[in-house]
Amino acid sequence: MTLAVEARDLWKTYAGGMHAVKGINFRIEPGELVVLVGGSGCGKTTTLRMVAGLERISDGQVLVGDRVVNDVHPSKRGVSLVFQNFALYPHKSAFKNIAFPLESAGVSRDEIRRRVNEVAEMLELGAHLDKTPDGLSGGQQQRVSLGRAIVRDPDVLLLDEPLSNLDARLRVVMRSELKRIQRRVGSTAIYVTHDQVEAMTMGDRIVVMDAGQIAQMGTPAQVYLTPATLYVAQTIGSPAMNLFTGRASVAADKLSLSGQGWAINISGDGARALIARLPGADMSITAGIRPEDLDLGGVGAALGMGPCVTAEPLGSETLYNIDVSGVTCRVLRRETSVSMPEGQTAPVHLRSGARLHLFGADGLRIGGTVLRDSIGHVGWAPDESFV
Ligand SMILES: Nc1ncnc2c1ncn2[C@@H]1O[C@H](COP(=O)(O)OP(=O)(O)OP(=O)(O)O)[C@@H](O)[C@H]1O
Repeated sequence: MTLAVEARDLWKTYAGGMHAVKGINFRIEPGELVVLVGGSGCGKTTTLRMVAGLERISDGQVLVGDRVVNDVHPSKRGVSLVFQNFALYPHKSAFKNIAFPLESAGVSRDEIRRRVNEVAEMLELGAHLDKTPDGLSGGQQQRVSLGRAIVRDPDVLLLDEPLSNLDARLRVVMRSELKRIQRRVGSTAIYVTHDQVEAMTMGDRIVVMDAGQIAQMGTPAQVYLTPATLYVAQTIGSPAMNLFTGRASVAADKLSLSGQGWAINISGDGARALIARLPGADMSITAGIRPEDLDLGGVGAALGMGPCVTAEPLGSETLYNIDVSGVTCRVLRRETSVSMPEGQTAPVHLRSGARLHLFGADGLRIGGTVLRDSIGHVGWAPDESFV
């Protein structure tokens, strides 16, 4: 059976009064894979452990299906956990490791054999069932650990940084494999990671946590295109979004944004939509623009200029770091032949289709606008995609 998981005003206060989780609410739909992401210490693991029943809930409720499980023993919640360090029994074979939860539950030998073989086939471990963990590769060990978690058909699969001990290549392979297996098993899954690429690629939805609270919950596209706070803007996306601090001032139906060494003038529908959301005619703001929305030169709106500090070839793209009056501005260009030498002064422009994100002094999103650049004419349209 596939069940929803809910947190209702969930709190965790550790001894000494440290609030690790501060009244969070979420609902994860049956069969959905939701990723909890955020910086170190933001409360991801604590949240997961409260759902698992490994950490006492200080206040609020956890529901699996329509049952409040606060006082239900971990083994009776229908949840299975996969940790980052695999935690396999070193002297047991892969078969015995996967079979362990079934043996503990008193399942018959024939049934154990049938279930383990079924899971091993799904995880492509059939040829390795007799080996002990030291004879298995990292990816195979992780699959055994996953096999142990899914062999009892859990309603809910909880994964705490399950790929962090694997090398870069294997992580990429296991990302899609894990998602495929979760889909096939049909469990509702909560996946904890600090890796935003994992969050973006694996999550049906993402929960971005910040200091024990939920900064934003949404699809990867929603979180990427309309970050709700500065923290989300900085956490999701690689290379990270450029943030320029300065002031916004309104004159008639035009909006001028400017700070040290940079300025953007916004007019048209995009300006009107933003002005309607601004609390005043002159205020401190932060403007955010993703590196792929910027270019060196070009016909789009100019932002500022400065010397190219470093050029980092990333393969199909090059990341340029331009020093705009002391602020490093990241520009991502998809080019192989034309390159900007380090030290040369470069003008930074917004590309056609660039999204400008505006945040208030409180760090909350005010709104966004999209640059529509048709030959010789720069226009701004409201960015209402997900707002
Ligand atoms: N047993 C504990 N006693 C006291 N404080 C704790 C305990 N466990 C965690 N914390 C604190 O609670 C906060 C949240 O910790 P948690 O492990 O949930 O964060 P996290 O987001 O998973 O971080 P990381 O990515 O570093 O694992 C941190 O400040 C941490 O120091």
